[in-house]
Amino acid sequence: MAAAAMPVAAPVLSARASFRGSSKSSVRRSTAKAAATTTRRRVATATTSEYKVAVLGAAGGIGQSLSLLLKMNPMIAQLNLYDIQGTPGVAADLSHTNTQTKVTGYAGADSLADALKGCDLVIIPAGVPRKPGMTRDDLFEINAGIVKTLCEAVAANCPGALVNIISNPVNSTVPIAAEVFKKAGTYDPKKVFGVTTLDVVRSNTFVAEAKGLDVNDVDIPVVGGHAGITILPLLSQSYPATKFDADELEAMTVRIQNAGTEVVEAKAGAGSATLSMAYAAARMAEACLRGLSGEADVYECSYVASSVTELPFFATKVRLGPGGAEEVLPVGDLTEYEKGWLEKLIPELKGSIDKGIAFANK
Ligand SMILES: NC(=O)c1ccc[n+]([C@@H]2O[C@H](COP(=O)([O-])OP(=O)(O)OC[C@H]3O[C@@H](n4cnc5c(N)ncnc54)[C@H](O)[C@@H]3O)[C@@H](O)[C@H]2O)c1
Ligand SMILES: O=C(O)C[C@H](O)C(=O)O
Repeated sequence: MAAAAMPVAAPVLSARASFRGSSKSSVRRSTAKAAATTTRRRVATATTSEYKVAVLGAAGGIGQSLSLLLKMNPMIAQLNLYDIQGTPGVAADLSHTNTQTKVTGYAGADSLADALKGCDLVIIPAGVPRKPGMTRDDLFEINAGIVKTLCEAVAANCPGALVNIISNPVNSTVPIAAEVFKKAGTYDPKKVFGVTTLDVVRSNTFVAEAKGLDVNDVDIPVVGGHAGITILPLLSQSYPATKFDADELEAMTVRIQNAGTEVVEAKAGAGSATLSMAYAAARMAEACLRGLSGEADVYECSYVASSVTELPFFATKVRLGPGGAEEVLPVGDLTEYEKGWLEKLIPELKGSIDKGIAFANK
């Protein structure tokens, strides 16, 4: 008896659809009301695999789950998995999944250049995660050097690639990456992204739960940076419009700011968010590739080079296109409550940015 055909396309496409962030309908609102946008599912438009993507730190907690999700993305023709160890096994395992993406493992510093050559998008989750009691800045000492070295290799081997930086402290590692690329003469501010998508994913989830909304239809812009009080969810710009009394607003804002710590404490020494981060990074990667492919009106919040505030880097919603972050949107109308948080976060974020720049130039 002939074997039944496997229904490959449907599950892959439905998985992809769930990553989708802000779309066309949201952007009309966005133009009308700065960064206030909504999330809408759309039918997948890309049917051909054309992109080459590298994950640096691919054998780690985020790296492995993220690589699985990327292996399911029909836009990715080739997935290169780099780590200091363990990637041949991860690649062999993933290569047995019946999706069209080809996957290759690269282990050890000698293979880094090969892993990067020809890549359109490089995603960096390499580095150590927090343990209970630590701040993200406590990771600086180890992760700053890792990100610097990896970005030097990106500059040498795929200088035109978009770079998605996940390694913490993102508030400092993104400025480090920018300085490395400046020194190499390859810096394009539109191509370096701090991945803050998890803050949006969390905000959408928590607000949908609290207000009994369909989580697929909720969109909360999150601005600032990615650590503690530098994470500023703009609940006044939530879609659909949602009312919070003063206590609810404070509790929701603080929960979103501390959500990473919530996971670190629940994991009790075994690391920080990996699965939700992989999900969020896959969503950001897909948005970057949709932008590269020329799809119109692709938006995500991201920590990028910015002139929205007096700081050189700041997270707001950005429009992704063939050149990367084609447009960095303003924060939009803020309430007095949000203005208060913005005032508090600016000096802290400035300190993290300055620290990253000083490290890269020492
Ligand atoms: N941006 C965010 O929202 C966000 C969310 C969660 C975690 N993170 C950060 O992501 C990073 C990784 O977290 P994780 O849970 O996957 O950690 P992990 O320890 O599970 O994995 C990290 C991986 O990086 C690899 N690595 C270390 N040095 C490397 C180098 N020089 N080159 C290549 N690979 C190297 C390790 O071998 C390991 O496989 C941490 O810094 C964490 O704080 C960021
Ligand atoms: O909290 C962490 O250390 C990891 C990450 O930044 C997160 O927000 O989950």
